[in-house]
Amino acid sequence: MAASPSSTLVSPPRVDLDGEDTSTLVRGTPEWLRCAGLVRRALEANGWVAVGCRRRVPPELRERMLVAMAELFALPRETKRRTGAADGPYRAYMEKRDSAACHHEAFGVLNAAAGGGEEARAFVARAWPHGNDRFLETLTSTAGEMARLARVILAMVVDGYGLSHRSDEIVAATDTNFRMLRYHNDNTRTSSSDGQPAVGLAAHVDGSYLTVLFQNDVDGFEMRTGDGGEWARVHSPGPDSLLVVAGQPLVVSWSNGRLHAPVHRVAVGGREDRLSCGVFLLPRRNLVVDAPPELVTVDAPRRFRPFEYSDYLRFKHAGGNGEDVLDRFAGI
Ligand SMILES: O=C(O)CCC(=O)C(=O)O
Ligand SMILES: [Fe+2]
Repeated sequence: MAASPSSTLVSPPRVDLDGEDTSTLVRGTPEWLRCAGLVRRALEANGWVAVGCRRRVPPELRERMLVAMAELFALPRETKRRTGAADGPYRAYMEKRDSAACHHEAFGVLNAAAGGGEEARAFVARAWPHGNDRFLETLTSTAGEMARLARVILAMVVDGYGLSHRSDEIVAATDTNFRMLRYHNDNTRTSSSDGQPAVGLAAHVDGSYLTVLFQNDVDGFEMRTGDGGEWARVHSPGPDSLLVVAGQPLVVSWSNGRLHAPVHRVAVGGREDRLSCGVFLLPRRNLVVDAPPELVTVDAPRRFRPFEYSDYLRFKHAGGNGEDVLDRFAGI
């Protein structure tokens, strides 16, 4: 039987990070620790969670970012290609077709909002040589707020394992890649003529510590569930929440295999493009990714050998998008 687009709908568990209690995001308060526990448990169970963060990333800012992205993707192809800096995958512009029916394009800006937004400014200057202040402001605000949030969530995970004394050092040794994606279904159907789902981004696990995402109103994010490898379509967490997905370095280092990095993909049907953007929170390139002694016990022996993050990336980019990449690369 031909594969059909996934009909099962799943919703991520939700943790509200800007509820009534303003101490939610103050390190070490009971509310912080409560949220840290919820985030940790959600990432252990399924590797994903929706976080409510309307105050930090308000719907109005998201809307502006989506409009800005539409403007960026509408630039001529030659211009878009010019936006890529030549030093590695995180700053490249790429176009890719992972199935017959759908292709995607992606831009990456490394540490977009850091140090006064230097990288964002350089990116915008390559895209619009005469400048585009509105785009620049939207990019730095969105990437900056999402990067802050991603670091809050990483600190929560670390604190959630009782390692609060290490979280500042861990969070400081991270970079961010802000990615903007557009998926275009060339057939405007959910599946192509051979019955295969219109996969715009093939099944993969993330190589970040964690990824924080939002999208326009075109759904398409799918999670692989169960042992049989069935796909389930993720119900968009809505304008007040961002989707957080755990990646493999987090599984290794800050949980010693307790967390789960889920396999996911994007499949898009219909006429309208899917736009999404996200912050990929990355260990610094030369960081040694390893489980701390506190998480290695007789009952939970070390699961992975230590490795330099850049070596893992090289291995992954050479063809290891599947779930087994980590075990093949560093499993004990
Ligand atoms: O477009 C999306 O919503 C997901 C993108 C994604 O999974 C990725 O870039 O790793
Ligand atoms: Fe992903």
